[in-house]
Amino acid sequence: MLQKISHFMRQANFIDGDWVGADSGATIDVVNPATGSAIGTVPRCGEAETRRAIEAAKRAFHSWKKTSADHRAKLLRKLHDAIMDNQKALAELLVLEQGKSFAEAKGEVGMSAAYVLWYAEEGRRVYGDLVPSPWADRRILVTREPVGVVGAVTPWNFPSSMLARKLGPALAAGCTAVAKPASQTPYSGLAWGVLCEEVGFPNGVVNIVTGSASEIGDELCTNPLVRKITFTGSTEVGKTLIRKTAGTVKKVSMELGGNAPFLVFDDADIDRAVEGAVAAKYRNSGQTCVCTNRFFVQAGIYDRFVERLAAEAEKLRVGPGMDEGTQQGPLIDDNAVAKVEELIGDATKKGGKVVAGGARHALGGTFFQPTVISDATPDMRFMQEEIFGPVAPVFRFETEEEAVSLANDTVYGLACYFYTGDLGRAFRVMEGLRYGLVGVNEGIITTVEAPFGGLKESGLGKEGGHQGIDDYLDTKYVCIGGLGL
Ligand SMILES: NC(=O)C1=CN([C@@H]2O[C@H](COP(=O)(O)OP(=O)(O)OC[C@H]3O[C@@H](n4cnc5c(N)ncnc54)[C@H](OP(=O)(O)O)[C@@H]3O)[C@@H](O)[C@H]2O)C=CC1
Ligand SMILES: O=C(O)[C@H](O)CS(=O)(=O)O
Repeated sequence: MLQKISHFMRQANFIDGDWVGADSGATIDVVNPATGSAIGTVPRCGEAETRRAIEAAKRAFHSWKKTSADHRAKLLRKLHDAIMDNQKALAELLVLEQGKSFAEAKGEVGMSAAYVLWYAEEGRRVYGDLVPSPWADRRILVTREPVGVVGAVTPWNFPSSMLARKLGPALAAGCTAVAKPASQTPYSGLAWGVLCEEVGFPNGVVNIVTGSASEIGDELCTNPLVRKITFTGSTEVGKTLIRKTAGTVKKVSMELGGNAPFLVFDDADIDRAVEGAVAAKYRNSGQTCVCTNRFFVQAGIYDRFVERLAAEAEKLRVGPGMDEGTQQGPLIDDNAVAKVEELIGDATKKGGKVVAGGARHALGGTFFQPTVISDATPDMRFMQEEIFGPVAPVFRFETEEEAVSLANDTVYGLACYFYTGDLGRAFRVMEGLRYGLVGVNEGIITTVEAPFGGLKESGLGKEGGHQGIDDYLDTKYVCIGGLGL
């Protein structure tokens, strides 16, 4: 049934099928990044509420794990349909709290539904093995079982789809969950509580708590009833969670920070490269972990590429997400703007030239001009630091070896992109780059069918693809004797 945004905007937490406030009554203000005005509040929950949510998830797990994969798939398909029926209202809620353009918000909600549908089916293909036994009188089985209660922590930049690619496989596998959305964008996460309740998931299967990140996080990481933590966010916080889960040896999936290189070789199709560059850089105003952080362009095509990219950047429509035609919304907050300004200042001090944008937008607030900086050099901070904003530094290179070496010179290893018309070069570079995701002549590559996840300090585990459900399953070996065979 079609609902309005107010139906999904819950100022309460969803625990064991009930909508509740914090024990203390404390709340957190939620702000519209496009205007700086308050949208509403959510409960400031902590350790005690989180513990109750974990205990509810544990109780629910005993029966949820016994449902058939087909039964779980039917519920997940109903959830998919409910999301798509309400795509407009859910996208409006996403724009309100996160600021992205309505077009991108609709895309994110659609991606959320796609993850749910994908895992509805993947859950029905969790196969085991009947292994040829080395003993004539025994039989060997290998089964895969849901890990149990899952703790999920998600970021503000994709508050719906990041939750979808955790809850989708978790529920399909037979796990139950306690999810903590980012405090800056809690409503899209709480909307999952509304949807799951209305679709008919049993009480306690899905719980959504908001509040003190450290208190909720500590309880999720240390409570022995939680058997897995799945996190999307900064590498710094990811390392904290890995340390804290060590005490109870939980499974962890980590989707962390990135520092994506984008290589353009002299033999590239420049029109295609510029189109891919704009998409890979300015999506969500540059606030994605797979956004290009460093452009490396070969000397023969450098000047033309910089000129074309600058021209395209200056065409981008900056404005509030619900305004017709908006392509670039505001940054999430003042800290994000300050970081971007710091990195631009560092680059210009070291010889970088601003050839497009470079300053706060005339709209004020946290709106920022899509920016291009030429003559970037490896001593500049954004060579190693994630920008997480609409700034495109363009470095020059001479040889293929130099480009691959520069691209790999980072602790991160999430996404990378390169453009070439030479098939041999494509294989050499694809095999030389140390990244989990590679776009060859493509700037937007995320899809539910493919495993998303980084190497090195960009994370552990995969989300999406058939791989994405593996981390929610334990493998059990069974040896059966006494059969009188
Ligand atoms: N690899 C990937 O797929 C993605 C990676 N990222 C990365 O995330 C960063 C930006 O997102 P951002 O939300 O700022 O990242 P943060 O890591 O700051 O926050 C992510 C989530 O972690 C929570 N959190 C913060 N501290 C703790 C803690 N001590 N214990 C438990 N939870 C905690 C936050 O809660 P609260 O909001 O209450 O502080 C939020 O829900 C960038 O580095 C980006 O690259 C983002 C998206 C995708
Ligand atoms: O949060 C992110 O940055 C997402 O992982 C990017 S994507 O999955 O939408 O490409």
